[in-house]
Amino acid sequence: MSTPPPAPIAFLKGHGTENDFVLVPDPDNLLELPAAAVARLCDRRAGIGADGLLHIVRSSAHPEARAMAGEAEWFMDYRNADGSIAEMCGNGVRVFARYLQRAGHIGVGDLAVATRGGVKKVHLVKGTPAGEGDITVHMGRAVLPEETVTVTVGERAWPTRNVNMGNPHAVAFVEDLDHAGDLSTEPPFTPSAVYPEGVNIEFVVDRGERHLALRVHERGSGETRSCGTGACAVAVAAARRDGVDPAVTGVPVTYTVDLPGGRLVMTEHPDGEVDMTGPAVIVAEGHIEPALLTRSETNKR
Ligand SMILES: N[C@@H](CCC[C@H](N)C(=O)O)C(=O)O
Repeated sequence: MSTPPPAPIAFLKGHGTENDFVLVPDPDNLLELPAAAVARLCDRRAGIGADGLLHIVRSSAHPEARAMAGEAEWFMDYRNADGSIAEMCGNGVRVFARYLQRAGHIGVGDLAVATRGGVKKVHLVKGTPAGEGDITVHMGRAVLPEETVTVTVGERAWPTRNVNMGNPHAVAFVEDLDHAGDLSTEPPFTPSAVYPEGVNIEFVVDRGERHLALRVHERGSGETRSCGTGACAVAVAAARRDGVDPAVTGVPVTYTVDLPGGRLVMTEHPDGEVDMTGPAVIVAEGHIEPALLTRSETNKR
């Protein structure tokens, strides 16, 4: 009797301001998802294609999230397109919540999601399960480390303001977004020892009062069309630059940030909490051939 072939694995595809993700629901954490398998799934030619992968697991079933299970039923096990692990993904959390709503695990209202960057509270307004209605994520407090780095593109160099939103960001205010050049590879930064594991780098211009635009190189994914934690980092950096740090003024401040893939709105409160609001859409669902997760051979020459 021959062994039946392994069952296909369900996936969905979604995006938040065109930061796109493969979603893999695996409530009991039964799937093996090594970095190479994630990179194959995120490959835009040989796989499904995405900036990152959202492995959707019950917190109680994942060793990195078990301690948060009392607070948050679901864990966002986030991976970058190259298979590396990241602590947080702002656009990913909204898409993750949209999936839970679509799958009937939650309704409208508030939800807590466990991430490697801590538990994030998410607020869903009434909308369609596929994607209407913005989602607000309480992203927590930014940490602003003392050290800065200098980012270089060609002849130009900018000192950055470093902001940690659970994951690391280096924010450079520039005159023109074209000055960021080709962001498919990480622009060099010094001293490199500040970020031995790499950093997300945002290039930012002003568009008006409390209105910014950015391009981003994401650690582990290259240039993406949006980065939620990046937009939060940029809003926090701009509030210090503009002298409207809410911890000092006692007044919340809101920045609108335009990204190549859409718009996000961030409010920082006097207690340091940052809220991010934006869309989240599910666009497709299907099945992964199990061989894609285990295949090791390549016919590339
Ligand atoms: N696109 C994300 C950030 C994903 C993680 C990042 N590349 C990292 O390695 O820290 C977002 O929307 O925040």
